[in-house]
Amino acid sequence: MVKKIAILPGDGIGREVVEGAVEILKTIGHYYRHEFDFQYGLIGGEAIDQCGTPLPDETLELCKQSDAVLLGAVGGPKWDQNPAHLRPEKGLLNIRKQLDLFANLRPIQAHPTLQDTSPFKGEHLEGVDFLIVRELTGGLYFGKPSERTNQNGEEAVVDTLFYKRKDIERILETAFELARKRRKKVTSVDKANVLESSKLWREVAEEVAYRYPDVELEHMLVDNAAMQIIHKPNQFDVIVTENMFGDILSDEAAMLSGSLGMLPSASLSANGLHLYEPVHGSAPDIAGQGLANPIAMILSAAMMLRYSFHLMEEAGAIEKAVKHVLESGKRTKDLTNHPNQYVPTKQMIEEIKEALADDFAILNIMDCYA
Ligand SMILES: NC(=O)c1ccc[n+]([C@@H]2O[C@H](COP(=O)([O-])OP(=O)(O)OC[C@H]3O[C@@H](n4cnc5c(N)ncnc54)[C@H](O)[C@@H]3O)[C@@H](O)[C@H]2O)c1
Ligand SMILES: CC(C)[C@H](C(=O)O)[C@@H](O)C(=O)O
Ligand SMILES: [Mg+2]
Repeated sequence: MVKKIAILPGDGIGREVVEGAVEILKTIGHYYRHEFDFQYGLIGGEAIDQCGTPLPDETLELCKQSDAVLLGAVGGPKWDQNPAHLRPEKGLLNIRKQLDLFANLRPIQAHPTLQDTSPFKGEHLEGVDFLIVRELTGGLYFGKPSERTNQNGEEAVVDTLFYKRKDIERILETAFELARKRRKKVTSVDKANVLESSKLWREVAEEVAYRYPDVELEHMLVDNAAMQIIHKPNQFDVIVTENMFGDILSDEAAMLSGSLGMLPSASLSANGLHLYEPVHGSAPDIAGQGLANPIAMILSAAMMLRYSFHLMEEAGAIEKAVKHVLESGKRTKDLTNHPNQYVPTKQMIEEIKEALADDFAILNIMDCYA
């Protein structure tokens, strides 16, 4: 059956890395005989320029009629001074809300071969393999509309951190389900010593944990969690947390994997239509120069094969090809400290395609002798 994939490249390096993911998916389709139908849509700054809105109705419709969505990144200095409703990031927040993509999975794995650019070395990275489960459709990002006011002649602002109990419950359940398939430990990260929302979060975490007696629950305050991720990263299995804490902690944790350009993500809904995007943004500082690392986007495509299409072997083949290329010493600029020893984005994509072809050929030979 044809699998319909909505492709939303967005802005900056989003466009460069999305092309990499599409190339890799075409290669997978070729070897494993799957038909992928790629339909392109506008989002972010480009959509503002062409349609006057960061999330056109046609894009939303395209996504709803697809089996999965791949998104590059949005944003850039060109639109930084726009009013809030005409910011590229608004398109991203809207698509998450409209498709009810409440569970954002951000897997953190250390690659011992990538120590060049990581501040962490050797045994510090051993066994580092955890999953950040970030709530994605609530919290400060979606509270009452932000407000600039005037209090007794002084400029003032309000942002509101808002959660309903059922929204906290469903993200915690998701985390416990995922932990059950992993090492059975959930670290719930909050700021319960200050925030009312975190107090409710903690209560709900305890209630949900009661239903998962085989999974260990620990609570950790977010400031301590930020330190522990650096101090002893292999203590974590599943970290579950609210929207903004998850945003910040995942960029921090990205450095355990060598670069922000390595970190993929899956944004899951309850209705089966999921979106996949790298954790990084549009990186205006390197856009258009062939310096973007396409691996986060390509690994996001692998997550799509796994979570949306249940193509486990194919997803594994992509992850293995990426590993082989890294082991062979090929690096994009973010992954090396040697100023002249790196490959441009397009070549990295070619290397991964070649590694896929090689691995597939070996599999075929083994099949012949089986
Ligand atoms: N999901 C998204 O679309 C998303 C996520 C984060 C930021 N943004 C937007 O992107 C714009 C830039 O934000 P920022 O600079 O704070 O964050 P960013 O993630 O775009 O970049 C942060 C730093 O990491 C580097 N980097 C990021 N991805 C890389 C990759 N694949 N390969 C190599 N280096 C990479 C960049 O060059 C930059 O130095 C802003 O408009 C922001 O709102 C969008
Ligand atoms: C661009 C921004 C709104 C977004 C977020 O904070 O969710 C980004 O940082 C991310 O991590 O996807
Ligand atoms: Mg972020």
